[in-house]
Amino acid sequence: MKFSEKILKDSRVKKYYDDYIAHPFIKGLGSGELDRKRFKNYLIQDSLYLKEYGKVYAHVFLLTNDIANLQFLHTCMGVVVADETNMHTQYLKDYDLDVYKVDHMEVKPENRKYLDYMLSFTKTGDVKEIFISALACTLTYEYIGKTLQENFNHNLQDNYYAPWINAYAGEDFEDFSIKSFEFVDSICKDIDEKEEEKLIQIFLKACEYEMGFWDMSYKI
Ligand SMILES: Cc1ncc(C[n+]2csc(CCO)c2C)c(N)n1
Repeated sequence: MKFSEKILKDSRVKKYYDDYIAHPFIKGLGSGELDRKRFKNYLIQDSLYLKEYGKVYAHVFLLTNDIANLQFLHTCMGVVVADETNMHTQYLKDYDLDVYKVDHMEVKPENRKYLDYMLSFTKTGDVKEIFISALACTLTYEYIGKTLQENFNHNLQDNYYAPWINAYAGEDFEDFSIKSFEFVDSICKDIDEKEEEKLIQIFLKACEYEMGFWDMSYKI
């Protein structure tokens, strides 16, 4: 079995996925009833998050030598600083904000800790560790987007959060997730069980930080 399949089949990972769908912030995105103040809080913290998150991919870029993977990592950085950031820019307008105004705002501790966790692996210089620490971000959002689209499809047209949901549930994002998996399988093809478990632990820790991010966003 490919390592990427092992990650998705892991019962500890599935538990996190179930817990995200039950989270009040995520339920509120699906129903459209999430308080806009909480969403604004999320948008600000997430815009700050994206700036640093992009640097995690940049580190992997620096450590990569073959052209196919360099092209993929270039795409990764583009997805963060262009696609994701543009979606935030659209929503930020509703709060009379833009990414430049947000740039100097305070990064909350839960956000900072998650970023520092991912960035800590850039110091070890192990491409597998760095990339796996960033992978929960992509995979959990794909799962959340798709599940919300399935569960709330009947009334998404009137939902303020539909652009958010549709972005992560869409084909472009699915394609990006598949490419992320292919990259993981290419860098992890020769690892033993011990290393697999070490990397799954990193993935799980990032899942925990993702949960912390939802809690932080909900709590204002
Ligand atoms: C806290 C937090 N976690 C995950 C994402 C989702 N996300 C950020 S960049 C990117 C694309 C490349 O991985 C995705 C899916 C987010 N916005 N904020």
